[in-house]
Amino acid sequence: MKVAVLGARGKVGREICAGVRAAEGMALVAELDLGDSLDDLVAAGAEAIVDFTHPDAVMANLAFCIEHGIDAVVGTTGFDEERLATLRAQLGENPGSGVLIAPNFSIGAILMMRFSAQAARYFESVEVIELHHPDKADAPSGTAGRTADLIAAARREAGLGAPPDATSTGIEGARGADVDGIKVHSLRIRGLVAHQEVVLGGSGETLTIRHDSLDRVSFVPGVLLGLRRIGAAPGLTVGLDAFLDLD
Ligand SMILES: NC(=O)C1=CN([C@@H]2O[C@H](COP(=O)(O)OP(=O)(O)OC[C@H]3O[C@@H](n4cnc5c(N)ncnc54)[C@H](OP(=O)(O)O)[C@@H]3O)[C@@H](O)[C@H]2O)C=CC1
Ligand SMILES: O=C(O)C1=N[C@H](C(=O)O)C[C@H](O)C1
Repeated sequence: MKVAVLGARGKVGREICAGVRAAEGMALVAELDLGDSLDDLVAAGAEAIVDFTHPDAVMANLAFCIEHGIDAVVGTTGFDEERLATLRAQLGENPGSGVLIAPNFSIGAILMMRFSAQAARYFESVEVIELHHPDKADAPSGTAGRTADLIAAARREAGLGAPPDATSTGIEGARGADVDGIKVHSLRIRGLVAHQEVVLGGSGETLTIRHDSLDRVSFVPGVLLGLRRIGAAPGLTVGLDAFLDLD
């Protein structure tokens, strides 16, 4: 499989390039970064791309790939329902491509999200704390947004209302961001990579579910799995769970 990496000089892109070079059955045919032309993908004969660029850049990259029948495995964050709808429409007009959007490619983070959704129905309180390096462009993280959505859906299904919170006065922002009714707190700390805690609480007990990406190599196996599976998955896939046998 001929693979190109977009964002190849970035923190994650560098690790993905190394992973693709070492992977059996894959050839790294192009390494693009800011300022390079997307036409290089066609010239290199890329069959699939991996995108770890920037939320402001990724939609144009994907429009080009979909138009040219190139599959895409996307780690870049910033996908809301409006962006996903745009991609579905573009893929509907060009059914030759597959696009996988995954807010987190590490297996530990995927399990952390799943365990959090499983636990959510049993606890009155729940909040999400995500901790990242201070060079991160977006807050809250894509992973935290997805976790909050999954927890909110599980609580709705279980008939739970809003988590209890008597706060009526104080400094704006002190209680974090509201994502689908779930509080999310974003820390930006030099020395960290990517970490998240989900803190749940009920009568006389708490449960904390924590995941730590200590090194960006944690994202590589998931991306390689996505590349191996995307050719047989036309259209839009959200979350690497779709390609994992977790049940
Ligand atoms: N899904 C997942 O598992 C993970 C997702 N991410 C996400 O991936 C994205 C990248 O993260 P990270 O590697 O830390 O960021 P970096 O800033 O280290 O890397 C991004 C790279 O992309 C380059 N770039 C920017 N715009 C373009 C463009 N239009 N075309 C090609 N290259 C471009 C940047 O260049 P320059 O520096 O010159 O601007 C930079 O080299 C973020 O959205 C992050 O949240 C990160 C880790 C895991
Ligand atoms: O920017 C990062 O570093 C990360 N971004 C992704 C996110 O926003 O969830 C995945 C991981 O948390 C690392």
